[in-house]
Amino acid sequence: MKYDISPLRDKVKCVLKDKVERARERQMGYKLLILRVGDNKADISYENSIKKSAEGVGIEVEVSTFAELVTESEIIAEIKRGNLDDKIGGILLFHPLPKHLDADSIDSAIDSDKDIDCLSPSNQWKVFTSNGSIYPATAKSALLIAKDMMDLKGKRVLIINRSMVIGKPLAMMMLDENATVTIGHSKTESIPELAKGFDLVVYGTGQCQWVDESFVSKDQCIIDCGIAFTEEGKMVGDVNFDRVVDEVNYVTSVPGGVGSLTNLLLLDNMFQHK
Ligand SMILES: Nc1nc(=O)c2c([nH]1)NC[C@@H]1CN(c3ccc(C(=O)N[C@@H](CCC(=O)O)C(=O)O)cc3)C=[N+]21
Repeated sequence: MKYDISPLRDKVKCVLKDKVERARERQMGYKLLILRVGDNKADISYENSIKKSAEGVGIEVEVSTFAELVTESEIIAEIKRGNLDDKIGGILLFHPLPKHLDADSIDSAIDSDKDIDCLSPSNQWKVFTSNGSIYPATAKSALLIAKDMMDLKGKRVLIINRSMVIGKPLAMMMLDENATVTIGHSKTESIPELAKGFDLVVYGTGQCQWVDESFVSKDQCIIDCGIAFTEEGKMVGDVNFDRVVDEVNYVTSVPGGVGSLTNLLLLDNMFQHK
């Protein structure tokens, strides 16, 4: 059946509103600075939904955009400006970056107190040593949904994504919940047969609706972190939702699933450090 995200989303939104209110009283800076390179569709849809959620809870958003051919030092200069501005409480840099840029040195420039998507090495280190204070928003969204779907203790989880914003941190977070975790990717063989043996499968490749009923088993749950666009420009996930919805325990939709909680959790991370 379809996983209904609205109770969880309402709860997260309610807590967030309260945090914004308290930050306002304490006159703490909580403006969000977004850095976007190029005009990738997934980045832009994330940006738009962040703006909408931010407006709903009274958070101001500033977006700095760069051409695809930007240099590292131009981006780092903008990050440094954000680090020094007391009004700015959080900095989000969209990933992945174009290949010519050294993502590590750019991510490292973000002040760890303003790094709300857990891109800086010190915040990532904390996640990998089970001492996390903030977590990447998409991974956290998937974790909260998973915990709402089941008790993860002892469960077999397959994650088809190996990035530092989803798969790797999510694996660490799920290990902390005592799940048994496997990470797969584009080179993994026989995914349909493999996937059937898991209690939970998290997909996040960004390939258009490639997961159908041949990948699933009856008591399984599926979390779809994929963002792709059809030729008509419609946003879809990795999962062919209509073909699996009646074959599994729970499956999340795109839109209206992981992504619709991600933007709230990203904003929430602004208040997590303090
Ligand atoms: N450092 C980094 N962290 C990310 O988490 C990250 C990123 N870079 N780069 C781009 C992708 C894409 N992404 C989305 C998240 C939410 C929606 C979203 O809010 N979608 C809504 C509605 C969108 C609509 O209907 O237009 C939904 O799924 O219901 C979209 C896309 C995060 N990403």
